[in-house]
Amino acid sequence: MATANKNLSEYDKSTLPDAKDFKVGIVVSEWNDKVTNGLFSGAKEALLDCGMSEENIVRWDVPGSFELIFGAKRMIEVDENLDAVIVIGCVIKGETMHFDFVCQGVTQGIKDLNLISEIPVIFCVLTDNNEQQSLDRSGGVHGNKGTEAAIAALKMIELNTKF
Ligand SMILES: Nc1c(NC[C@H](O)[C@H](O)[C@H](O)CO)[nH]c(=O)[nH]c1=O
Ligand SMILES: CC(=O)[C@@H](O)COP(=O)(O)O
Repeated sequence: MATANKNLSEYDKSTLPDAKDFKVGIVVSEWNDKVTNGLFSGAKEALLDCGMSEENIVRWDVPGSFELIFGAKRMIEVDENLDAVIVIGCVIKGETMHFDFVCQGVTQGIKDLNLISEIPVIFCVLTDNNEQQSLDRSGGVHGNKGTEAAIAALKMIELNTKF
């Protein structure tokens, strides 16, 4: 199902755990910061709506999406009380192949982090053809992928604490 057929901001609180005792780190890329700050707002609002306390939402900023990998790895190393990390970025296609390599690099890097980490690392990185697509997915017509990422984080924390 494409995003066009699913609003990214929709969720059913009754299906989610109470987040009052959870702690989540959010690493935010500064590239396309109008979009990444919109994604962060969506994620934060959803986490607060599900009961998380504001002091348990830790934000770090990094220069670009490629640095999300090291930022998430380092955040996990320095804060053993985190239950999940969300990485937020926005990669928009330009004139060259750099878009392809950044997207692939970040995707593979976050995938690798999930293989070695004890907590889930949620992939909230837009990889769009133009800025309008990014605006549409960070609080626009298609909702907010940051909200979707927060919900995914809560569901994965619940799964991870079952075993
Ligand atoms: N073009 C975009 C970038 N490029 C920068 C890289 O992410 C990285 O910071 C640089 O290569 C230094 O390592 N980053 C984005 O997040 N979005 C873009 O559209
Ligand atoms: C994803 C990028 O790095 C890209 O936006 C940079 O633009 P360009 O390919 O025109 O250098």
